[in-house]
Amino acid sequence: TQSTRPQRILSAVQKNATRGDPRSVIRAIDQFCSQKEWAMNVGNEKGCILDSVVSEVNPATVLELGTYCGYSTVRIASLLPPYAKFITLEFNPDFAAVARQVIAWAGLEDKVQLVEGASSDWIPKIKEQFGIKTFDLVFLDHWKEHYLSDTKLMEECGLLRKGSVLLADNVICPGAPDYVEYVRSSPRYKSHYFRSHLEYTKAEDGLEKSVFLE
Ligand SMILES: CCCNc1ncnc2c1ncn2[C@@H]1O[C@H](/C=C/CNC(=O)c2cc(-c3ccc(F)cc3)cc(O)c2O)[C@@H](O)[C@H]1O
Ligand SMILES: [Mg+2]
Repeated sequence: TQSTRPQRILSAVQKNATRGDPRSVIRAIDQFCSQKEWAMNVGNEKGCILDSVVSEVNPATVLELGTYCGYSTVRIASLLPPYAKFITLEFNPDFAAVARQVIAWAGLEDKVQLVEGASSDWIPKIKEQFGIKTFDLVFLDHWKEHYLSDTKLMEECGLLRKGSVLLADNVICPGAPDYVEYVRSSPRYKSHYFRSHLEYTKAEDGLEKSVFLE
């Protein structure tokens, strides 16, 4: 049977990256996706912005919405302090299976908890299931029409505290207009747009960093 794109990405990692070396895993995926097949990883240009925000926040608790193949999961996990708790939510079992193997190849399986399921189902259960009070950092990279509803759900579930940072991919392309309008107009957020390019292309895209104020 035909392989899927995520399976081909995993094969490229297993072929070209060194076990236990997260940077070589990131490089292998970026090389594959720029030379062979485009895929919706955050990519290296926006990935460097992601890295700088993770390093600046130095989070003890992180939530990622939309694991896909685990590219940004590996970038984030490789920068976390040893005590950090990192949960990534992925509701497609095939993508989750690939992501687990990519994360394991990078040697980061002990730093990340990949939870299979939908964000809307899991966000209300995170406090009790994982003993997490609030998130210092949330990376949004799942279905763009769910960015806003999931952000409001996180607010309602008390998962954000004064200073929590939301970092959202794809502000321009594909775009998340209702989310961007919300975080830029709400007095409860201080937002900043990091202009960049769509992964592996010359098209404009960027990340929106929003700090929760209350
Ligand atoms: C209940 C549904 C919402 N909750 C969810 N909970 C858990 N996982 C969820 C999820 N939604 C989606 N996912 C997963 O996130 C991933 C989805 C990501 C969606 N991303 C995009 O559409 C995207 C798309 C582009 C893109 C840009 C230009 C273009 F021409 C074509 C595509 C670029 C990106 O960087 C993107 O992130 C998948 O792995 C999916 O299974
Ligand atoms: Mg994205």
